[in-house]
This record gives sequence, structure tokens and C-alpha cells, in this order.
Amino acid sequence: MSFDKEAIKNNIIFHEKEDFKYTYGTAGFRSKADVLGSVMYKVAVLATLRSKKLCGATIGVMITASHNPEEDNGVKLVDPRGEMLEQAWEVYATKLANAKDGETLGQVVDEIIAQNKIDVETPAKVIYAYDTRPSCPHLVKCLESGLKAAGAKETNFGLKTTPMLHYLVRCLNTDGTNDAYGEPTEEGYYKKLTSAFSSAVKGKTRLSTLHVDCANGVGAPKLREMMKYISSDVLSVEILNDDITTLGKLNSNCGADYVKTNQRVPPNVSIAVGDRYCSFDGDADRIVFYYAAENGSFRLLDGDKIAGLAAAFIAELVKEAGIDSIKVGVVQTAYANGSSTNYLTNNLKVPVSCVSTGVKHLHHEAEKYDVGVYFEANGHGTVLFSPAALNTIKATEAKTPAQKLPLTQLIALTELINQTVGDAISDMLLVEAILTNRQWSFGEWDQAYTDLPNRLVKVVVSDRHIFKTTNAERQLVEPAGLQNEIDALVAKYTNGRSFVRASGTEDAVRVYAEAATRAETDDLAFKVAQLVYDRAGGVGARP
Ligand SMILES: CC(=O)N[C@H]1[C@@H](OP(=O)(O)O)O[C@H](CO)[C@@H](O)[C@@H]1O
Ligand SMILES: [Mg+2]
Repeated sequence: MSFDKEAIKNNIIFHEKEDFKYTYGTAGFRSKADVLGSVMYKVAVLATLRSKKLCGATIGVMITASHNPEEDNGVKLVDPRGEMLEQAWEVYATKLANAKDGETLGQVVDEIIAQNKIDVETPAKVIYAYDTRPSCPHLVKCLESGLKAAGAKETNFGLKTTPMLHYLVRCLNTDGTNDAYGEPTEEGYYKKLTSAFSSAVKGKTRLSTLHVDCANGVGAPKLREMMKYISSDVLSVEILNDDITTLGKLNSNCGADYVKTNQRVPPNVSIAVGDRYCSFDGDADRIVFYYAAENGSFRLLDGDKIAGLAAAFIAELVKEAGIDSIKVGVVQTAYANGSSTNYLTNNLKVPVSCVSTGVKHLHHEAEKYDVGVYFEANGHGTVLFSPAALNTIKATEAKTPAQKLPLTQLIALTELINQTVGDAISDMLLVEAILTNRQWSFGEWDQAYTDLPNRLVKVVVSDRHIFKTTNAERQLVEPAGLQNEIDALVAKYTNGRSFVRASGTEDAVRVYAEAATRAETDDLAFKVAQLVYDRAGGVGARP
């Protein structure tokens, strides 16, 4: 199909709300679903242009709003290797989304074509998928009308988790090459992960049942489907919160974000000492684990704990396999618990980098290591093996019988771990594979270090964009003087740490605090929140 700019201009879906300003942020476009039809149309045009720019490579479009409430929705683009859209193109996404009429839209399209020297005659391929939100069918139609107008070859992959779409994009773009990532089907995804899992736990005793809270989202049917490919001799799961048809249930009082933010189990879950639990978020790209300690208290095993578990295990395998030329590194954000950073640096003695919030930042930094483990504290993350490390692992032959098993397990992990993006299902299998090998309970895993008490507070201000940070968001540059005042407060608390930044996904400023005790932490968090409110135009009730 040829590229018809007039069709793109003429079929434009107009803004649902005239004065709404769209921004392609940390997680693509995200807002109330009823203003997103026009955005879907423009995203379709952008995905088509992106594919043309990259010589016809397949681009992915995922319609989801992750852990947000059910009435929200969102959309993000996936680049050819399954990674997030290149940052330079986020600006185009924002410009297109804010084009109110056909003429303006045409001008932005021209600008993108000219700046990127795009040959519009190159055929474009776009695939898309969506989560369980009630607004998805309508938004899919809007996306499809944009793809038709722009003349892309489109494939609807239907209901998928976000990481599955990333997987499919990578598979399609590497199909038939030396670098083939896998079979480009949902079944291919299940087969790849489950056979790698079985190989990673071969000969070990199965652990007790893992109870999985799926946030009443897409993770539920997909996990259920995957379990058909795996023997109950190696893994047993019980799926909870799997109602994807009743309105109002998605992410409501359940899911990874609820558990991490409230630091408690979902109200409809009753947890007994010894039980093993985890929660996915609404699009199944985040996971956190939890259990009840002997005294019945709630214990969270978040992204930081997963990173520690994975880094330690992989570093050990590499050593045992005799290929310790491969170095493991960990990437965190400022939200990582101070105890986890301390554990990684001083106990595991692995290099740790700190980057800005948002998976794309972590992903890119992790690519700099041979094996880059990255996790946000909230449970989004994965482990990346560099092409060189992969080659070394595959080319190494065991020199002693003792090197055989660690080598097989390393190879299994490279297949088991989703290399494109954080993936709740893949991360769940990774954690289960490690714990099965170690024959560890959650309590034993938890012993690596004790989290410092921490608190996250939201402060609504009149303009959050005045907050400018440096040093991987750990310090404020603007509003001028505020950082000095925060520092003065922090100095009063044992092991105190606090930082402030504007959220990229919500209209609010986030205050993080940690300190030696719960009381000190809460006190510090609220003092800093009040300071922000007083000095930077707080709106509504003072914290
Ligand atoms: C403190 C926190 O959890 N922030 C989240 C949240 O970003 P904010 O920019 O803080 O709103 O949403 C992002 C996208 O899901 C996620 O990457 C990030 O970790
Ligand atoms: Mg998510």
C-alpha cells in the first residue's frame, strides 16, 4: 500500500477534549480512556512512520494502562528488538498527539519524514495487542483506522500481556536469522519459557504451591494457559483475582502496585505462615512476592529483593561454570531500598548503578554489563545477557563434571528470562527456579538483608514541572534552595535519606523517605512533604 498523506489528514479522529494536553511520558500516553481515541489514531501514524524509517521492521503497539484504575487506558510503542520506543521519537509522539486538525497533523508528518529522511514508499509493518480494559475494543478500532489511513500492514495479536507483545516484536524481527529469538506466537512464548524452566530445575524437589494474585487482569488467563505447558511435578500455582469480566475489578484492592504501595496483602487474601504469595500488575509486567513471618507480620519481597536473589545466583553459576570473566552488574533507581544497595555493594560485591526512574533508563544502563540485572523496587525488571556473554556461555564446554550443571542452568536462564522487558510471568519462573535450586523458603530468601523502613508520599502542587533534578533524581536543582532544606531535615535522622521528584505518570510530586525506624521514616516523609507543599505551591489539603 502506498503512503497517502491526504487519507491521514482526512480521516483524523478529532480530540475528545479540546484543551487536553497529551504527553508521551515514562509509560507512553496514559490518561482516562475517553480522551484516547484521537491519540490511538496518531500513534498508528507514528508506528507506521517508525517502521518505514527502520526499513520495514515490525513495530509494536500495546494498549494498556498497566496498574492504573480500570477507567484509564494508555498506549506505548515497541521498537524492533522489543525495547521501548527510542527516546528521540517521544517528541514526535507528543507533537502528533496534540495536532488538533488534519492540516497540523499533515505538517507534523512532513516534519518527521524530513527530519528522518524517511522513504515513504518503504512498506510498514505494525502489530498490536491490548489488555482486558473495557475501553480496549473502541481504542483498537481507532488505532486500526489510523493504520488503514497510513497504509501499514497490520496484525492484531489480540489479548496479550505487555511483555508478550515485546516478545512477539523481537521474534518477528529476528525470525530466520542467527539471532532468532523464538517462535512468534503465544504458544511459542509458553514453550520457550516452560521448557527452560524445566531444564533449570531438573532433578530438584518441587516447592509448595505459589499463590498468584493476577490483579483481575490479563495475567490470569495467560498464566492459566501457560500452566498447560508445565508439569505439576516442577511447578504448582494457584491463580487468584482472575475475574476479568466483572466491571470495576481490575487492579482494585489487589495487584502488585496495591501490595507494594500499601505494604499489605490484598484484603480478599488471607495468608497463613508458610504460604507463598506473589502479585502481578494489570498488564503482567511487574511482580512482587510476600509471605507472613513466624509472628504473622507481612513481609514483602520486592524488586530489590528479586535483583539481589538473581544477581547472587547468576554470579555463583558463572563462577562454578569457570567463566568468571563474565561480570554481573545491577541497575537500580533512587527508590531502591538503601539496605539493598548496601547488600549488593558490600556483600555480593557487584557494581551497582543508579539511574532515573523509568524502565527505559534501567534497560539501557543494564546493557552496559555482561549480565545486567535491573529492577525497579516496585517489581518491574529483568536480566540482560550481552551478546558477548551469550556467546561465551554457549561456546563454553565443561572442563570438569562439576561445571556441567551450572553451565546447563545458565543456558536455561538465558532462555527463561525475557530479554526484551520486565515480565511478571518470566520473573516468577526465574524466582521459582532459583528458590527450587536452593530449596529456600521465602523466609530464607528474605534473610539477605533487612529493608530500611520507607515511605512514599504524593504531594499535589500547582505546577510539578518546576521540579528539576540531578544525580539520577536524587537531588533537586529547582526550586532553588529546597534541596538544602531537605538535607537539613534528613541530617536529623539515623540512616535518613529522602528525595523529591515530579512523577512522570501522575500530576503530583513524589516524596520518598527512609530511616532507621518506622517512626523516624514517617516523620521524615511528612516533614519533607510539608516543606514541598509550603515552598512549591501545594494544592488541596496540607500533608
Ligand atoms: C515510584 C514509582 O514506583 N514510580 C513508577 C511510576 O513512575 P512515576 O514517574 O514515579 O510516576 O510509573 C512508572 C511507569 O510504570 C514506573 O516505571 C515507576 O517506577
Ligand atoms: Mg505494568
